[in-house]
Amino acid sequence: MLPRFRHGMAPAVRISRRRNYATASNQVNIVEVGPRDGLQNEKGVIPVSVKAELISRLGRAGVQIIEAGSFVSPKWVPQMAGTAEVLAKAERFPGVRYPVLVPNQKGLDAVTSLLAQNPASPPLTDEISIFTAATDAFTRANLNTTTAESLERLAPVTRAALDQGLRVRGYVSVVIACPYSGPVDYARVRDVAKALVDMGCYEVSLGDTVGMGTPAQVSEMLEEVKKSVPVENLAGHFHDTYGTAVSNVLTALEHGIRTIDASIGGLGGCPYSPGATGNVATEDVLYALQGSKYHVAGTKDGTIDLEQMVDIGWWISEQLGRESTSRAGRAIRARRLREQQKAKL
Ligand SMILES: CC(C)(COP(=O)([O-])OP(=O)([O-])OC[C@H]1O[C@@H](n2cnc3c(N)ncnc32)[C@H](O)[C@@H]1OP(=O)([O-])[O-])[C@@H](O)C(=O)NCCC(=O)NCCSC(=O)C[C@@](C)(O)CC(=O)[O-]
Repeated sequence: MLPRFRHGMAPAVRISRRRNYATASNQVNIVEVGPRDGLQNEKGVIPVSVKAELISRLGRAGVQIIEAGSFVSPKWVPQMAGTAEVLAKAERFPGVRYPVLVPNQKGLDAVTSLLAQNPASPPLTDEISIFTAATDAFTRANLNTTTAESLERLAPVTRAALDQGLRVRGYVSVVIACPYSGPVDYARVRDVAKALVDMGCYEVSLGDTVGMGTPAQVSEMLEEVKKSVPVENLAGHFHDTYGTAVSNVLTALEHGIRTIDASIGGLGGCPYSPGATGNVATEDVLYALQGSKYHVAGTKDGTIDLEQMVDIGWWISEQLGRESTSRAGRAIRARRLREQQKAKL
């Protein structure tokens, strides 16, 4: 049995904090997770200046929600150790939000003290993301506890965050398959997602952490979750290990989901999901939605600039000593090179 929560806030406050950002019916919000999910699994040390520059460039390209890092144990995820410095150093843009991942009270305390030390307006961050998983095996690997215990631990953290005016987003990992225990029971995904919403999360991001979900599986999973959680409170988070991530994004949109997590250059992966590749590349989502009934929201002329994102994808990949894995990013760059060569002739 998973615990049930009531966060007991005054209705007026609850409505504003639970606000979902997809206002127009076909407006799609991108949560850019590159600086967090994208970089957390990197082996080499990435300087704070590079992480901050990545966030600044994403802001310049029109990205309006940038997950900036994590306040987790540096023993568990060393790459996220400098998040406070990164947040303080990154260039900030009006209307852009910078959520950070928090696993426990210690993580929230770190956010609270960062905000107290940097009384900027707007604040360095106004949102935390908490996370758990649909299986005990994955939750043990990622949080050193069971799913039910993680929810028990996260409830007071969420209450404390809401009480200090922070928004709280939730993640459920391994919504299709678990690297440790195999196929996942979608009723369990539904119950964990509902527990997070009942706790006070304004949105729950459903993670195909392993990246092996097919559109048919994603569809079946969403049908189950929607029985208990309104689709306005759901987001999609698809890794691209088997090349189905863009299709899964489109499937989620057809189900009414309007917030999609994506990672610049297709960076990333959870350190506790062996063999999984990065998130769906933000460039690939932007390209796939061009000319469709969906409009991607952003701060650059109302959207996100695909050409600029392609440059950022290549820039950060080069910083990491590799090439961008975004299919659209590679194709657009190859097209540009062909055009440059033609212009020289
Ligand atoms: C939750 C714990 C800490 C439990 O880990 P634990 O070892 O049970 O915790 P503990 O309370 O015994 O603490 C161990 C040490 O960590 C310290 N510590 C404890 N908490 C913090 C903190 N917040 N910030 C900094 N330090 C902390 C604590 O002070 C102590 O230090 P020591 O006394 O040994 O020197 C650990 O399991 C952890 O940090 N896990 C995070 C793992 C993680 O970040 N995973 C990746 C993110 S999730 C993800 O990628 C999936 C997602 C969201 O993208 C969606 C998807 O794709 O599915």
